[in-house]
Amino acid sequence: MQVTLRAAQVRHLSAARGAAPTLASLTLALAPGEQVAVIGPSGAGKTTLLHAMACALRPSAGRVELDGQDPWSLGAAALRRLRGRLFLAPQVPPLPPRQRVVTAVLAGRLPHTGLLASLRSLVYPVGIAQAQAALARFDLADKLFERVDRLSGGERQRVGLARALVAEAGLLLVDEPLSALDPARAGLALQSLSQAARDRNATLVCTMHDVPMALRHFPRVLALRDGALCFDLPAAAVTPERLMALYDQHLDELKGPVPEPGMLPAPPRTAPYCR
Ligand SMILES: Nc1ncnc2c1ncn2[C@@H]1O[C@H](COP(=O)(O)OP(=O)(O)OP(=O)(O)O)[C@@H](O)[C@H]1O
Repeated sequence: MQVTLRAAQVRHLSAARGAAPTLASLTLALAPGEQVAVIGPSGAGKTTLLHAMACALRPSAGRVELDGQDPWSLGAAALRRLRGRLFLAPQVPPLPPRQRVVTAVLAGRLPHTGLLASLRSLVYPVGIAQAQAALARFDLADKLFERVDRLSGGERQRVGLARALVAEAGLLLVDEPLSALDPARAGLALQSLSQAARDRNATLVCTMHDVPMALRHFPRVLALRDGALCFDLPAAAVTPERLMALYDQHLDELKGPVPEPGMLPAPPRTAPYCR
């Protein structure tokens, strides 16, 4: 799916009156099948950007377009169909307690399933082999019939990611997929997501706190700070200097080796910080 932002500005409904917009006039374009990491310090607007792309937050100015369509100009049924073509994986997957893993994974297909078939699948899951294959990609095949409330945090997170693999979506929006995973599982999870997206030519956008991992696994990196796009570069062009400027007062959030601050010019205090 093609994703285009044209000077898109997003304000949260519950934001304080007069507060600056969370996303300030973002312009960018993602081609179908592109794989992109979104990095930036905490509070930069990464999750908000995913929600805007997922048609969960309406821009207060500018436009977000999916495959050339402005979702907010569509009628309710067309908007529902468009939302059914994308998959948003939140940081903490909403898994009802007592639900079986197989049911939780197959819930990823619900937007493409009729109401009756959806209800029936709660009792008689259809597509068990597909769920098992998706779980195997996250080293969880043995948990197929386990209850989700008996899983560890990392296992629950991987169940949420396995959902993305069964969703028939052309746009996968994944919010910080690695927060509860150890390094080996994190690498496996990104490879699986990336391969699944490639297999169906889906566009993949992941917010990432682990910057070295983002640079290793994604060809293109969007960097946000204070709701603005600091840079949009091929991973190979992201230098330690750019990362230092991006994270500036938040260097503790930047994992991996960082150059000595004294070796680099101090970044300017006013926007644009990072260009
Ligand atoms: N529901 C909301 N209502 C009002 N303000 C919000 C809401 N959600 C987020 N914000 C604000 O928007 C800004 C960006 O939040 P967002 O969650 O997009 O950042 P982030 O880069 O994903 O952060 P993190 O890395 O900590 O997850 C923050 O200042 C936050 O306080």
